[in-house]
Amino acid sequence: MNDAKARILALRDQLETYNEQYYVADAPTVPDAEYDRLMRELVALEQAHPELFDAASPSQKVGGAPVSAFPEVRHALPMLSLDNVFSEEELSAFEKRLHSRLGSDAPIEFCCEPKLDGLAVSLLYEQGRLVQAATRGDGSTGEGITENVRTIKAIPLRLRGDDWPARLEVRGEVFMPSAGFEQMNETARSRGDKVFANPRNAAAGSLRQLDSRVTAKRPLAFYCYGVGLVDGEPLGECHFDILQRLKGWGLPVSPEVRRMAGRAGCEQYHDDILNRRDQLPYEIDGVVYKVDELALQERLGFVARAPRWATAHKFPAQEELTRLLNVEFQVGRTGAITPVAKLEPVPVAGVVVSNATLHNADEIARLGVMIGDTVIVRRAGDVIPQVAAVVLERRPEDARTIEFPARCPVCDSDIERIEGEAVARCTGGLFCAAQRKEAIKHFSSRKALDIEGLGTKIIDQLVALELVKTPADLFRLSHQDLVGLERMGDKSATKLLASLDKARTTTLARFLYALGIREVGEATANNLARHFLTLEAVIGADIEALLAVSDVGEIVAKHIYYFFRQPHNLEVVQALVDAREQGGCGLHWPAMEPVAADAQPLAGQTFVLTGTLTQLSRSDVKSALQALGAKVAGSVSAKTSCVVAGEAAGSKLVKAQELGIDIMDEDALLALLAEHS
Ligand SMILES: NC(=O)c1ccc[n+]([C@@H]2O[C@H](COP(=O)([O-])OP(=O)(O)OC[C@H]3O[C@@H](n4cnc5c(N)ncnc54)[C@H](O)[C@@H]3O)[C@@H](O)[C@H]2O)c1
Ligand SMILES: [Zn+2]
Repeated sequence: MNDAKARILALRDQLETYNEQYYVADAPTVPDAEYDRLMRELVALEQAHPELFDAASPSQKVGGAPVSAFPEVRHALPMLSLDNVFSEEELSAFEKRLHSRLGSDAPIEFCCEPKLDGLAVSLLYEQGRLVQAATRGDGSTGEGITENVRTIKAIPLRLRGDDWPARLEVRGEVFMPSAGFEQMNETARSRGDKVFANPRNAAAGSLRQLDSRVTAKRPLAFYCYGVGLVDGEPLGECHFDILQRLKGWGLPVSPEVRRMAGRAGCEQYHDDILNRRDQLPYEIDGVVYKVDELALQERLGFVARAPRWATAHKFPAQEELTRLLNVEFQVGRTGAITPVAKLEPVPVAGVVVSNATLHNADEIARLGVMIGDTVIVRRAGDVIPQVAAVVLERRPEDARTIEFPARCPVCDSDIERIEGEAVARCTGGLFCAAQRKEAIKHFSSRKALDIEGLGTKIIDQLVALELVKTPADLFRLSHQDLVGLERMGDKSATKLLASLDKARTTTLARFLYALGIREVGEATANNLARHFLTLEAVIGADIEALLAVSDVGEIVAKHIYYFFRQPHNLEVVQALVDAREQGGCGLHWPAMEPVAADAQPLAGQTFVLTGTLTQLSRSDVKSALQALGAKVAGSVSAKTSCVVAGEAAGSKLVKAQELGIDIMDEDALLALLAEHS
């Protein structure tokens, strides 16, 4: 057997396997670009060796065999594929072939359409009603998926008007718009369910469901791009006009369809759509040019798997194969640790990609990816490139497991991953260089230390010039440091120093809030201060002690606990509160008195707030009740002492009535608060 023959047989075999995975299982293992390369190689070899022709070669066939779970539907006219061109030269050759077959150089009009990336369906309307829907299948026999298609809102069950033929077969593409796809995957990811690799697979997988209730929940859309068998008179003389008639009957047609003249017109259309590719609400893998006049289409005819009168002009692929060289861990501005794939550079959709996100540890586990693997990288729209899948059959022997670090690569603090949360985070918020800017902005914000005159632009400069690395450095700034900054005159520098000085006198609650511990908002900071009275006590508290504070749950307790276990955070806190004579920043606050029992008249009681309060904000009421020793809970139970029902109170009020719990309106609440003030 010679080399060419061996290669042809190997390619046919390989492509057959890929077809099965793609068309039958809706689960391709290689990107389309790889499939297309192999197919082109096969076609070229078969052309060079006509003696090896085989009608059963994948190059001669359409799609894949229909699955027996669905009823068979025979297509009255075969549903074919499309030939494709990848460059201007190939487009020019396509036009030349048309001219020579038609025996004329007269310019040809084309109907230009986006090439939607979904799957082809045939819709049969009888007397204007949808009676049958089928997939393309192998081109001559498809799968009956009528019930599923009925759930797609874009597809009319009845046609508008009355001038439609008694029997009309419409063809078009079912696809999943990008937003719906991203959202569906996001939900699946958060539940640990299966994630689809791309919108095409998602559309195919959703449509070929045995239970149409599943299909109904999927965000599928549809555009039609042609007709099959039609009773009676043809619907028009040109393809473009036929699409307009379909539109008139309520069938969706892409608003991007245009009639253009000659190759130049096609190129113009191609460039325009390619420029806008990322802004379109759905994915396309190219554009399609169809000879517009039906009489010319008929003269041109078909080859085995595609019409001669149309071609797809493919766009640069959005998925490519490359190798995962390494994984680095990036620390975001709020401490989130993101694994970033370092890839062998590869062009994807027109841009060389060498980094891609791996999201988080769950995603790495879901992909089962290892360093050294061949992976499919996907770059679509404005979304950052992602590793979509691993080509397991190409895993090298020396592939390495990806180790998630235990310490922050930037500041060496512990990495914390709270149960039930996908994201791992650096706990060195006060010190970590990656989180510096955010930490300082939060520290100086109004509800924290309220440092007037320290705006975002100034913080950016202070951080960039490394004048400030932690909040403690703010208090070490000199007049000279400040006047060197952009937009900072002598006067504003003096003012800023004065407001820094003023900020030295604060409260324990504000100070705790200013530290920027995850999920410790104003209310929690208040509760911590009131409960522990001193900073030392908060720092020393273990998880159990923290859980005793009102409104502090397991997760918040852990965030606080880990925060104060990081030596670097503690260094900064210490520097902030050390006396100035000892080189510290000298932050201080009035000592807190333990609240006497009689100052807590509501101790031991649990309140629930429901409905709209008109005179006080919910958070003010909450703080006021807490100050009197009450707990404020989110739901009504037998343990609830009293429900405060504002306007339009709903189910919580009903429940309180059922349980016979005391109910108080807003006026009564105000009276209660006034009594104890
Ligand atoms: N990754 C894999 O393993 C794998 C396997 C098989 C096929 N594939 C991909 O599928 C392609 C071949 O599939 P194909 O035979 O469906 O051909 P195709 O997708 O290249 O073109 C034909 C199809 O385009 C669609 N289409 C979208 N817009 C259209 C429009 N305006 N007018 C007409 N048709 C339109 C129709 O569904 C039609 O059936 C390959 O090029 C490859 O990219 C990939
Ligand atoms: Zn860090």
